[in-house]
Amino acid sequence: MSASQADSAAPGGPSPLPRVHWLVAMNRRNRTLGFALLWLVMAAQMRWHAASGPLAWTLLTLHLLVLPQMMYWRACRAANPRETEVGHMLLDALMFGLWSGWLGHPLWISGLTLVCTTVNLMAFRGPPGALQAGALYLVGALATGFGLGIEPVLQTDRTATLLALFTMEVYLLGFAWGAYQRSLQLHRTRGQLREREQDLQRRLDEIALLQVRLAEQARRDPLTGLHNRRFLVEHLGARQSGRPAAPPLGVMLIDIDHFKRVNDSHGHAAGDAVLQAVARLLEQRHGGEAEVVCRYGGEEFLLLLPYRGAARMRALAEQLRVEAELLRLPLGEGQSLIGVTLSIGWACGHDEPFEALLDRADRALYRAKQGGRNRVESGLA
Ligand SMILES: Nc1nc2c(ncn2[C@@H]2O[C@H](COP(=O)(O)OP(=O)(O)OP(=O)(O)O)[C@@H](O)[C@H]2O)c(=O)[nH]1
Repeated sequence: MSASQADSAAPGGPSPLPRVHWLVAMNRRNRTLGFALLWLVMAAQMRWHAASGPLAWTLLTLHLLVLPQMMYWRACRAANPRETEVGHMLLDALMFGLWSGWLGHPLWISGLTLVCTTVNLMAFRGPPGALQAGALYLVGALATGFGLGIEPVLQTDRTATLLALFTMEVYLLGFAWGAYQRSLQLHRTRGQLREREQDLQRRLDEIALLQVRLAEQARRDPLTGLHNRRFLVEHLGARQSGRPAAPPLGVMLIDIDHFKRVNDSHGHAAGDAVLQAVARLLEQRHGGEAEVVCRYGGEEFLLLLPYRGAARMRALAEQLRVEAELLRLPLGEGQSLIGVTLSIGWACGHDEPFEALLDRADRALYRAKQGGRNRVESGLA
């Protein structure tokens, strides 16, 4: 179990393990391998260094082999692992500056450590990061140089040089590998995002279509498929909007005669079939663009027609009445046929609001019923 996993284990039961920040994981890998190689590079150089005693060897080992693990442990627990790691990288720069100065600035070792630390910071903080790392490196290098009075030797041991070159190659390959992995991951993530976006768009389109269908359904009578009263109200509102006067209009109210008897004698299903047949007839005759056929109540229908004059309105109503009278609806296999009659009241006008026309048509319908049914009556103004 890693340090971070151990840290996350809640008392009394398992809890989801927090993921180690990718930068922390990458730095641990790079430091563990890179610093081990650097230990070899430094050790090769220190063999000839006059001041190399047990303390120097211990410090070198602690810095390059132990400190990377402590940094990882600390970064895993940090509230902001990325910033903590950047801090660690800056510390790396200072420490390598100190080592470089203490060793007398051997060129290959100084170059290697300076390049690695500044490139690291450049990748995570841009030019300011690289400048910071370079400055800290310089501070370390000068502090040991001037502080301890160490003369710059500049020469690098041959083995140390070869190891430094090898370390540089390993470091650069590791860095490039990390960048390659990140770009692959980015590519995959972009692909997934594109797919999700397309999926989302598909769902939005479906929802929009569903909304249109629902809105349409809410304006239709489910039994006959005709428009309902809600549609009529909206239609009249849209028709009237922006107009100072009421548009010329014809209104027809149509009621099936003695419909209750159909239900009572033949059953509710037969009643439904009659309603559907009458609706079909009205739709066939008045389903045009400028006309509205609407189920207005139980067995009552309303037609909204363009103004065509009283004579034409009467003729249209009469035609509907006759055609309905001729309808014969089979009740089922081998059973009798039902016939229906309609009572119709109509009204039309130029500057009259719909409500006034409806009222006249309603009174005309009442007269048609009173007059014996199967009749057409006009609601004269
Ligand atoms: N089958 C069926 N019946 C309906 C529906 N809506 C309303 N009704 C019936 O329609 C009948 C209307 O009856 P009434 O208002 O008495 O009218 P009527 O029998 O047609 O008599 P008049 O209009 O005076 O000729 C009632 O029995 C309602 O139950 C429906 O969707 N399906």
